[in-house]
Amino acid sequence: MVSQPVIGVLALQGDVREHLTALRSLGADPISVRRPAELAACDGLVVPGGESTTMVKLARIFELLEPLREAVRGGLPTFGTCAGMIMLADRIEDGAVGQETIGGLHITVRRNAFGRQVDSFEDDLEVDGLAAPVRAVFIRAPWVEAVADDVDVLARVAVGPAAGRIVAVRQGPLMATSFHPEVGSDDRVHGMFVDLVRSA
Ligand SMILES: NC(=O)CC[C@H](N)C(=O)O
Repeated sequence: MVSQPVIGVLALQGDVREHLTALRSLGADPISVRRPAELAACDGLVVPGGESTTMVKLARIFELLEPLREAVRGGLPTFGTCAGMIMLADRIEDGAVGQETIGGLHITVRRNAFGRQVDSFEDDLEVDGLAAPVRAVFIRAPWVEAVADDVDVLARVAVGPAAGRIVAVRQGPLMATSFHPEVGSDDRVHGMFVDLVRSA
């Protein structure tokens, strides 16, 4: 067990700094990842929110896409939030034409699933493993359309037209949320991931 694990945040695009701050406050040693050598130094990785189509293009340009795929396949604990959830998904509905992902998480995500009417919203979510609900912030978020048998559902939307939709999952060392746990001061979801990295 590594007590101060090195946790990378993929820093090609998106809200990197908020994740670095949350991870640091939980006692991890966070680093920005833009190169394969930085990725290789990580005990765990966060793929942040942002724009998945841009992020995957930049990952190719920075020659990180294949190393990321190998790392995830090789069991690197990885946590994707929002666009990061899309990046980890094996399949995308409503993706851009030919949109690639890192993959590894046996789910189908629907991109921009909540639609224009509710581009962004907040919900108090019961998350499996946490005692009290999480105030979850959704920003042009995906939801999980389908999961394989080896994927645990950690949270579903509680109310409104999307009630019942899956918005947090775990599969072995992989975790993903549709929402942005790095927004605000509640670091319990990051805490779940840091625990996962520590126990890996
Ligand atoms: N906040 C986000 O990460 C939005 C994700 C974005 N809609 C995408 O498709 O990548």
